Amino acid sequence: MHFTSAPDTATIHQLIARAQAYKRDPFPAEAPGRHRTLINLFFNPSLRTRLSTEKAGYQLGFQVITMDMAGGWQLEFEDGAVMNLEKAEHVREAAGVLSQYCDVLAVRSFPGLEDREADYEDRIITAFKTYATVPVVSLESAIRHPLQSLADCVTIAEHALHLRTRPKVVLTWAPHPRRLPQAVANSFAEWMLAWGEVDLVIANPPGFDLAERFRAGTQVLHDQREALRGADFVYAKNWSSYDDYGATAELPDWIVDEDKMALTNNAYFMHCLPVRRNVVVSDGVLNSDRSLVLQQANNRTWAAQAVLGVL
Ligand SMILES: NCCC[C@H](NC(=O)CCC(=O)O)C(=O)O
Ligand SMILES: NC(=O)OP(=O)(O)O
Repeated sequence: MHFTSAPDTATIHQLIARAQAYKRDPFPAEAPGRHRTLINLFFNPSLRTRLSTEKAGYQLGFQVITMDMAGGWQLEFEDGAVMNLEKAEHVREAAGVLSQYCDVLAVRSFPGLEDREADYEDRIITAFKTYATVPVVSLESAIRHPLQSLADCVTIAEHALHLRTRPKVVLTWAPHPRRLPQAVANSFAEWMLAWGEVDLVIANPPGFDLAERFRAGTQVLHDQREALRGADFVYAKNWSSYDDYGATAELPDWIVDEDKMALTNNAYFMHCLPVRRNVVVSDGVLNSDRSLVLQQANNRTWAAQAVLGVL
């Protein structure tokens, strides 16, 4: 059993309930990780995912080993490759070896944002699932970030209790100086839809629609102000274009600021972090008591425990 997308291990309601139980009681008496090893592999930087997953592993009783793959051999992922260039080791051997050292293998690997087909086949996480003989957990793959989305569901559940109607959640594109993956936005849309407890609206500029498979069933608006009207939760995130793959655009007007938040139903503000202040979101919004960014990061630990505890 792997955990790489929304419905992999249990229903979202079950996962949220388990995360909330760990939040109340982080150290289960039965310690599901006892005498087991968790290896975390990072092909890209991380602060939250690395530390919350390590913490979750320790609290469940796992031995935790984290490896920054910048310190390992460069891996080849293509089958049949003639490996006479810089890549020293094939994922077949690497995954096979790692499976003998651990009971759960967690992997972070961002997309290259050059070859859409390769990225959307999610080749790296798929190769680990194919060649590892232990459960594989996504710590953000080319196209999804499921532990983030689970933590986001927990955060919304915790703050939606007072609402009398289904919460309106707006996922809005926001400006950024770099080309970023679509993974966080894809996953967020996927989980909100699968969870079924909120009305999701996606706001993005023309040319930045998410892939059909992730936005299907969701209202997409190209007018940010119209989308934000009456929102209960505003989730900001930049992503590069799917249609003109990996392209970005300079649209500073898409920043989430106090003026935009005034259009909402006194909405909470959410972002997965790290966030560029006064580019993605204004200081005023991020510093306000409606900002949930630290609660989201906190919930990463309980989300990771909910998943690791049953693998
Ligand atoms: N893990 C959460 C987000 C990770 C990544 N963000 C970034 O790379 C931001 C880097 C910067 O701001 O330079 C993303 O968008 O998928
Ligand atoms: N939100 C998140 O995944 O943060 P890191 O990239 O720091 O792990």
